[in-house]
Amino acid sequence: MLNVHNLTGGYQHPIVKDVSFEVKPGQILGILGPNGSGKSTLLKMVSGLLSSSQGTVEIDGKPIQDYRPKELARKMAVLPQLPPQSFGMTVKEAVSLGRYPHQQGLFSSWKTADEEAVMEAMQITQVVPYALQEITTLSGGEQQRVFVAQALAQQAELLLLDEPTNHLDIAHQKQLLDTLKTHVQMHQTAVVIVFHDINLASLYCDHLLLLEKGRVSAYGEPHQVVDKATLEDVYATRLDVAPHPVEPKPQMTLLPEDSEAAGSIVRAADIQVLDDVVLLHTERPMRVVSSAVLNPGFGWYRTLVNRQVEPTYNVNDVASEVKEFAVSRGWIPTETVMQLTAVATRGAVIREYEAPFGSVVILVTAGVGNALDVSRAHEVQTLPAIGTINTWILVNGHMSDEAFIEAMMTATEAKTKALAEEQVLDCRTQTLATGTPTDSLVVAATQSGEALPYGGPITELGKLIGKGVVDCTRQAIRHYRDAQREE
Ligand SMILES: Nc1ncnc2c1ncn2[C@@H]1O[C@H](COP(=O)(O)OP(=O)(O)OP(=O)(O)O)[C@@H](O)[C@H]1O
Repeated sequence: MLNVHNLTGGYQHPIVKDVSFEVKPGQILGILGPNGSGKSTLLKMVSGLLSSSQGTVEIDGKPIQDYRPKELARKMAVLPQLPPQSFGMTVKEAVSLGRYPHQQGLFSSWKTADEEAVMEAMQITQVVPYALQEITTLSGGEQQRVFVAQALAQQAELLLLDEPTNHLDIAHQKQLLDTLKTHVQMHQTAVVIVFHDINLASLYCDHLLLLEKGRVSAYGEPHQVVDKATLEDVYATRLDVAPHPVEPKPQMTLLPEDSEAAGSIVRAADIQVLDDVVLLHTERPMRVVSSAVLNPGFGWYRTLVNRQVEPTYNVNDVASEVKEFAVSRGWIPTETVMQLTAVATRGAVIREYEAPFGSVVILVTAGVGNALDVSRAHEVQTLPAIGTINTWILVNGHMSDEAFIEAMMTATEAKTKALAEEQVLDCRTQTLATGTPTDSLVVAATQSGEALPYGGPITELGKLIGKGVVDCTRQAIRHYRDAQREE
């Protein structure tokens, strides 16, 4: 639909240099780049507002300079970075201006189709309530939506939008881009949008073009452009790129310069063993990955809790119950990771292991009344007893994502080894148990000190986890068995 080849041009000096891209019907291209990199200049050249010194801009295979002005306006709608002031005009009148390319004489041939296009555009941008209000009485964000509506009302096959989400709050940014995306797919419109927000662009665009000093630095699908090294280079700032939690689109996060600040060291003595909880509070949040009931997955937390509940604990909404419990104890739920166990917290085994990189603290509470051979779990319909092995691995070091995941694998292998050493059997099959059906693991790191890229048994960290988890789990199983014998 839109083909741009080797476009060069600008003002007294060339600003845009040798830029090529294409946009097919139904696709959105996002243009990104630092301030002054030439995004708006490129959009002006594509729209024909600025002429180029070299290269071509073609719409449907025809150079834009070969289109008559009104014919071009029917093909292409433009939202400039600074829309013209519209003093004395109502919202509906301003949006109706978008129908100008479809009129024979000025407003003399207003048809049902024009009215419908204006109404649809006002609905998409949610400006219907202001239809009869004067534009200048609206807020900046509301005015911006009116100008987007004007461009949409034009019902052109190509939409060029310069920062359409400027001034909009997050809900209106999302609403505008969601509806724009649907509109674009329904009408097979080709769209070029200048963005400052890299994450919004990554979420909503099919392709991205990153400009650096007027030249193309990267061009492709979002995962090809939203790349740590590329963005750090072009924007000259520290940042990181991670996957969006729901969509397969990369998202960028800025890294403040003091993010490497030293954290305090976690010691075994910092863990409090109380009657119903094992508890650790840290001054600085730790990076945690866990299968806990409160705040599982990756996150940053200052309170770790292994909470003892009655063996009959059975609530419908565990997520709400554990949050309420946290609040009742004065812990902030968004800063707390909580595991549950029916095993006595007083039986917790806590040990500290020193290593050249720092140290690791390991905590285990174990109940094996419900021990299970995972290879025979498919044969079991009901769980005859409550029993859980909860493990904490607290690392004084700076772990990578890979190290966290390898640490979880190492800890799981070590737990299974401990059960074998203690000859724990699956009471249903009488085969060696590998765990219980509800085991839970927390790996937490201070993220200060030495970098720990890996956590497998070949590393110092993995070796400590292997030894520590076997030792602590065996001891915790013995505590559990002793307590059972006493009962
Ligand atoms: N009318 C003009 N006359 C001369 N130079 C201009 C004019 N408009 C822009 N420029 C220059 O062109 C360069 C690129 O500007 P442009 O507005 O295209 O950048 P941009 O990437 O859109 O920036 P921003 O992110 O700040 O909106 C800048 O150095 C700017 O000073």
